[in-house]
Amino acid sequence: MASSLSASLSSHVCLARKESFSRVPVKALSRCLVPRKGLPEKRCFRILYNRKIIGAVDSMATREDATPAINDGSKIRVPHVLTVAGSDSGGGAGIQADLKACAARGVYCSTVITAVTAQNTVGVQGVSLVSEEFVAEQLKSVLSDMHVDVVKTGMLPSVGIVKVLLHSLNEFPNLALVVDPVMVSTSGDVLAGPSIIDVFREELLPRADILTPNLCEASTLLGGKQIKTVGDMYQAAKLLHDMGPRNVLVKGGDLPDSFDAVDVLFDGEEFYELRAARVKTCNTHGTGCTLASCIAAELAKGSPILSAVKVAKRFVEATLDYSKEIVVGNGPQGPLDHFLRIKKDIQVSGKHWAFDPKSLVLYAVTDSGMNRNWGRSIMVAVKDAIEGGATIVQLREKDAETGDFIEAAKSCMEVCRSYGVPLLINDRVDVALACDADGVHVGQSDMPARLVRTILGPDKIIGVSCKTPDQAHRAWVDGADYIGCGGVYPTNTKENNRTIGLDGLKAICLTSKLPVVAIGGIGLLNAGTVMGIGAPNLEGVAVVSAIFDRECILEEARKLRLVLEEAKHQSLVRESA
Ligand SMILES: Cc1ncc(COP(=O)(O)OP(=O)(O)O)c(N)n1
Ligand SMILES: Cc1nc(C(=O)O)sc1CCOP(=O)(O)O
Ligand SMILES: [Mg+2]
Repeated sequence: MASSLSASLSSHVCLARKESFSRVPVKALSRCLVPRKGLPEKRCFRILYNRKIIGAVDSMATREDATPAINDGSKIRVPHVLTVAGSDSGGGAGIQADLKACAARGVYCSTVITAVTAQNTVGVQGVSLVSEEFVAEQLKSVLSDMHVDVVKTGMLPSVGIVKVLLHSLNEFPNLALVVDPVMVSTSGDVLAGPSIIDVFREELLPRADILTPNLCEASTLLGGKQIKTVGDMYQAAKLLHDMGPRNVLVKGGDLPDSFDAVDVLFDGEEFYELRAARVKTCNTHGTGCTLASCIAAELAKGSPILSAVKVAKRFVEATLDYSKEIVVGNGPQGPLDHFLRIKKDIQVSGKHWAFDPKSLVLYAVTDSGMNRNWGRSIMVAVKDAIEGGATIVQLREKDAETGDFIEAAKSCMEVCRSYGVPLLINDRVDVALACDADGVHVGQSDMPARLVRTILGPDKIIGVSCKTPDQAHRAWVDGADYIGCGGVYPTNTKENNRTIGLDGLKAICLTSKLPVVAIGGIGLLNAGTVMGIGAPNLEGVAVVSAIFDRECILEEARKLRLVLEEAKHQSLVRESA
C-alpha cells in the first residue's frame, strides 16, 4: 500500500508541511509510511524516518486539499494549535496560559472552553462546566472553518466532554493530539474527577501523539502506582505508553530530593532523560499547560517530537527563571511571564512614552574620533550634552569595536534614562537590541527602515536620513518616526556628503508627513536661519561638531539651545502677526 502512494507523494509533501520531511528522499518515504493505529487504512499515515514520527500524510488528499498549505507569496497559512481546556480567571494556567505560550512561540491558537474556573494564586474558588452541547458547538465552529494542525487538551472535566472531543477527532483524523491529562490544579484542587480515568485510558490516550502527565497524573492513570524515583518514571512512561499514546513525557518537576528538573520521554523504542537545573521559584502556576502548549506549537511548526519537547522544556525553564521574582497576587503560587517582558519593562524605565517629535529640538550626535581627540569618554560627553540642553542623543560610533560600543551604549542608556532623554543608535540594530536603546537611526544605505521596524517592534524610535521628498515618503511608508534631512550646509564630519541647502530642506519639509530634523554643518551661527525656513514640521537641528568638537560640551549645548528657543519664539511671533 505504501508503494502505491509514492507516485503522488510530491503533492502530499505540502500537506504534511514538516520541515524535516523535505530533506527525506521520496523513495525513502514510501518505505516509511506506516498506517496509523486505530484509523481506517488508506486514510492517514504517519511518516516515520529513522524510527521517528516526522509528519502525517493523508492518502486521500487531493491537490486542492494541499493548496492552503502552500505559501503563495501573498498569503501564508500559519501553524495553528487548537486548545481544548478550561479558563483560569487568574490568567496563569488553562486557556490563558495556552494562548500566551502559543503566541510567544509564534503560533496561532484557537480555543474551545470546557469549563470556567474562578481561580487565583491562592486556589480554585469555583468551577462551572460548559455544557457538552456547547463544547461541541465551539469545536464545530473552529474545525469547520480553520485549518488546525494540532489539538492540545487540558482540563476535560466530564466523560461527556471527552466523548464530544473524541467525536470531533474521529472526523478529523489528521489532527495531531497533545494530551495534558489535567486532573488536579497546582493548588491541589480537583479539576477532573476519577470518573474520567476510564475514558482517558480506553479512548483518549490511544489517540494521543504525546501524553504529558506530571507524577501525580501518571500515578492516577496507572491506578495509584508510586512514582518516587527517576527509575519509577521510566517504568511509568513505559506502562502509560502501553495504553496507546505514541509518546509519553513523564514530568518530574515534583520528584522529591531531586536537584535537577528531570523529565522522561519514551517514544515506544527509546527513552530520553531530559535534565535541567531546577529553578528556585514559587511562580510555577501554569507550567504544565505552558509546556504542553509549547510542544503542540512546535509540532504545528513541523518539529519532530523529541525536538518539540526539548524546545518546550527550554522555553519553560527560561520563563521560570525570568519570572522567579515577579509578584502577581498574594497566594503561594504565582504565574509565569510568557513574553519575558513584564519585569524588564518595569525595571527599565517604569514607563514607556510614545515618541514625542518635540524631543528633536536639539539632537546631539556623538563622534568617537572627536571624543578621543578631547580625551573624554562617550558617557561623559553625553551627560554634558544633556545637562547643556540636548533633548535627544544618537551614538554614532563609526570606528568602535562592537563589544566596546555595547558597553558604552549601556552606560549612556543609564545616563539618558536618568534624565528622561531618548537614546538612539546610529546604523547598528544589533547594538540597539543589546543595550535596549530607545531606537535606531538609519541612512539610505543601511538596513531598510521597514526591516528595522520589524526587528525592533512598535515601541522603538526609528529615524531615516533623507535627501529627497521621495525618500521621505518611503520612510513614512516604512514606519519611521522622523527623518533627518541634510546636509543643509557642507560639513567636514561626514565624507562625500551631498549638500541639499535650505531649499532642499524646505522642499522635503513641505511634503513630509513625518517630523524633520535638519543636519549638516549646523551650529550657533546658522541654527536660527535653518529654523526660520517656516516649515511647521521642522522640529529641530542635529549637530555633531558644534557640540562634541568643542572644549566645553555643556556650554556649547546651552548656547545652541538658547538660539533654538529664540528661533521658536520668533516663529510664534511671526505666526501670530
Ligand atoms: C539625525 C541624523 N540624520 C542623518 C544622519 C546620517 O545618517 P546616514 O545617512 O546613515 O549616515 P551616517 O550617519 O551613518 O554616516 C544621522 N546620523 N543622524
Ligand atoms: C552624520 C551626518 N549626516 C549628515 C547628512 O547629511 O545626512 S551630515 C552629518 C554630519 C553632521 O555633522 P556636523 O554637525 O559636524 O556637520
Ligand atoms: Mg548610517
